[in-house]
Parts: sequence; structure tokens; C-alpha cells
Amino acid sequence: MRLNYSNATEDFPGNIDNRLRTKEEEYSNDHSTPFPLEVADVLKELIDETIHDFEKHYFMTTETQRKLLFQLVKLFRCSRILEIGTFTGAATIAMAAAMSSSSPSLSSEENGENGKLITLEMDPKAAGLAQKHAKKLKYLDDRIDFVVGPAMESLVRITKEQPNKQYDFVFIDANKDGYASYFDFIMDHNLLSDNGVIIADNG
Ligand SMILES: C[S@@+](CC[C@H](N)C(=O)[O-])C[C@H]1O[C@@H](n2cnc3c(N)ncnc32)[C@H](O)[C@@H]1O
Repeated sequence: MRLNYSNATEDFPGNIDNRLRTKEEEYSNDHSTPFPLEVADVLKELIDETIHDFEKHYFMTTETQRKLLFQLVKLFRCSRILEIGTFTGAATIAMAAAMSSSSPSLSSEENGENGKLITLEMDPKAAGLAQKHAKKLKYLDDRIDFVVGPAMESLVRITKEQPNKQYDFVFIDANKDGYASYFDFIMDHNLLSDNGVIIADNG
């Protein structure tokens, strides 16, 4: 089955009880700020390849969700992002494209480091595809760290390696039974910056 670019058509297999609200999706796509052209091109190729190569291509965020994430990251001027659940990187690329290289909540010294998005995924095939497409634009490739493995293990390791690191924006989009533990870990280890935001996709 061939799906359109936004992967949210009425006959889409995940569209149980029309929960994807395809008309609303179409409307908001048409009325949202478009991605920069070069980013839209990378996303289109990534989405086409995901649909072709992955049975569970419906894991992907929809175009409206990606545009919302893009706008939020821009609006909050996020420079340190954590994503839990990369899949093939559609949201990763949308968020990385919007990142600021300086965060309002960092000192000027700390702002010397460029923005970074850390994304966690346990499926190496999916993460590999994400990385392959991110590499097409150098500024995306420079901003994204792909970490493959069970997300909680990765989170524990990363936090030990960088004990004072905080995030301006956290996007949780992985195994639903892990959400409470991810949230607790983030809060218990003070990983969210003062004005930080957590977005969780309820699937
Ligand atoms: C809904 S998809 C993520 C969609 C992605 N954010 C996007 O924009 O297309 C959920 C992903 O979480 C991954 N996942 C599920 N459980 C995980 C775990 N315990 N650790 C790491 N990744 C996990 C799955 O392999 C899957 O790729």
C-alpha cells in the first residue's frame, strides 16, 4: 500500500474509528508554516523509505505533529533536546532543524557549545535509517546523537556520563508502559531545565 506524504490518509491501517482525523490533519498541514525546503526534501525521502521498508511505518509521527514539534522547538529556542523513541527519525529531523544553537537558560559560557539533540531507539535498523537521512544535511548531522539500545538503560548511562546535563525539550514517543518510568527518571534526576517542556505522544 502506498501512503501519501503525510501518512495520514483515511484508509491508513492505524486510522481506527477515524482517530487520525484526516480532514483536520489536511487542514492543519495546509495552514501550518512549511518546513525549510531542504528539510522537507530530506523528510520526504525518509518517509518514502520508511513506508517502503517498515511494516510498522504507521509508528511515524504525522506531518502535523512534526510541524507542531518544529514550531515549539523554535518558539522555546531549545538547544538541548531529548527524544525517547526515534523510530526512523521523522520527528528527530523536524526538531533538530528548528534547534537554536543558544539556549536562553544557559550562561554565555555554556552557550559556547552547539545545540544537541539526543535520541534513543532500541531498533538498530530504524535508527540506521534515521541517521542515513540526517547525514544528508551537515547541520542536522552535527546536532543529533543517535543512541541505540533500551531507552531506560541509555538514559541511565547518559546521565552518569553527563551528570549536570539538563534538557529544554523532551519528546517521549516510545513504549507506552515505560512513560511513567521515563517521566520519573527525568524529574528525579533533575534533567529538565527551569523552563523545560516535556511532550508525550499518547499513541
Ligand atoms: C511511535 S515510534 C516513534 C516515532 C518517532 N518519534 C517518529 O517521529 O516517527 C516508537 C519507537 O519507540 C521504540 N521503542 C519502543 N520501546 C523502546 C524501548 N524500551 N527503548 C527504546 N526504544 C523503544 C520503537 O522501536 C519505535 O521505533
